Amino acid sequence: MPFIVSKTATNRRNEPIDMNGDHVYRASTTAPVNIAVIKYWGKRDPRLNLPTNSSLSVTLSQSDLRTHTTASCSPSFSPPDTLLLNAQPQPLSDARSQACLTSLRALRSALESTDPSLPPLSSYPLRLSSANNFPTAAGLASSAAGFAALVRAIADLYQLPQSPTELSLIARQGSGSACRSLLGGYVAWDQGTLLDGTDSKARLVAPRSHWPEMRALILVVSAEKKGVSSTTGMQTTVQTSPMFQTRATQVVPRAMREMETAIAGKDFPGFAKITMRESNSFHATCLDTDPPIFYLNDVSRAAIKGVEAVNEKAGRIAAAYTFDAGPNCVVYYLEEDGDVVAGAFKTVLGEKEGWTGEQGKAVKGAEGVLQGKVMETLRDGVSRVILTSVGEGPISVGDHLIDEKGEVVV
Ligand SMILES: Nc1ncnc2c1ncn2[C@@H]1O[C@H](COP(=O)(O)OP(=O)(O)OP(=O)(O)O)[C@@H](O)[C@H]1O
Ligand SMILES: C[C@@](O)(CCOP(=O)(O)OP(=O)(O)O)CC(=O)O
Repeated sequence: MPFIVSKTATNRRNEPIDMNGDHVYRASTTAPVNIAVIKYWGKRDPRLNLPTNSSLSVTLSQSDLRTHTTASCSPSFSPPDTLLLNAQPQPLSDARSQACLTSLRALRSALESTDPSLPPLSSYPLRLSSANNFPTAAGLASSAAGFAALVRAIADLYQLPQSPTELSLIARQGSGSACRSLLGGYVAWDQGTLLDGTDSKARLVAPRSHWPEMRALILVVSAEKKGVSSTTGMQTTVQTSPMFQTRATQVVPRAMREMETAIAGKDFPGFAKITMRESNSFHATCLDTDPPIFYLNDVSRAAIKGVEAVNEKAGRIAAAYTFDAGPNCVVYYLEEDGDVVAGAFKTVLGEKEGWTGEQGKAVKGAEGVLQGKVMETLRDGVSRVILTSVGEGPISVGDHLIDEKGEVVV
């Protein structure tokens, strides 16, 4: 089951409105980050957020990285709808947020028209509050977790019967990669062929339980807001990169097939080879864009060399690197290789934040794997590490960021 239904009294169906009519309805969720191993890069329809290729990601554990969102509504709230992100007002008037809110309201309104005893929540202003426990807009997929949480929390508030896959159609309109964060484990986003985008949605490739040993070590190179946003970058690539067509029509479809086979067979070397090749193909396409887009920097390249050194020392492929639209490196490996992979990085980066939790303490250092320039560049350029693993999809929680009076809890 992808999420647990909250048992809070404010989140039950057919709940009567208070006598004074100012009841505050609330629902809260946490949602995960996902890091793609087959990258989404290119839109065939920017308005509906339809991609030029399918993609596939690993959902990461919410024990380490998560967005927590509370959705509330009340007849006592004044319009317009509002969102606080990390306690700062965040616009909701943009087309993407509006697409999500309009779709969710339409589904609630359809429910209300079939059952007049339901309170007319679709007509009440929404008050949303959200918190990311990691840097926003710094290449750590905050938009994915953020829109997944927003959609899931409002769907719970509205008691919508739609499945996570159906809700992924809505989250996709907020941010493409968000559609994959509606599900846990190993998740594909099928590009679809229909013009209205109704077949462009998330699909479960395998649940977390199929291959729970997958681990991720994130080397946070820069927690700064990035230069070229994914949205702008991918549009420039579609318009100007001569390599782009081949990637979208040949390279990625083959990688998708191979990746699904690797995941089904729990074939880590296969998974790792495709992951690294795919990341390189995506960044090559960025470099092939006019003007070129550079997401990787010297520290990213040192991380690639570091992963190569780990694999050479192991005499097999024990680790895979991948980079999104930024310099941060995500290293995938299996639990059994924790000392071989994370240990090599811990020896060099042991002083950085991120090793003090139970997972970090359990890693034994591996001396001498990373040396010379690679070691120095990583030491200078990595600000912190995050140790995490494959995880579950959104979880409904009873811990609200908005109190029963509609006030934001700080
Ligand atoms: N918790 C949230 N709730 C709603 N919207 C959010 C939330 N977190 C982030 N966002 C939205 O996502 C935007 C950041 O998206 P952006 O793609 O620039 O960065 P990122 O997702 O962190 O990086 P990347 O997509 O490269 O991994 C924020 O400016 C905000 O609009
Ligand atoms: C490199 C990527 O992380 C790009 C993510 O792009 P976004 O989902 O952030 O883009 P928009 O749909 O414009 O919001 C690859 C991926 O996650 O698949």
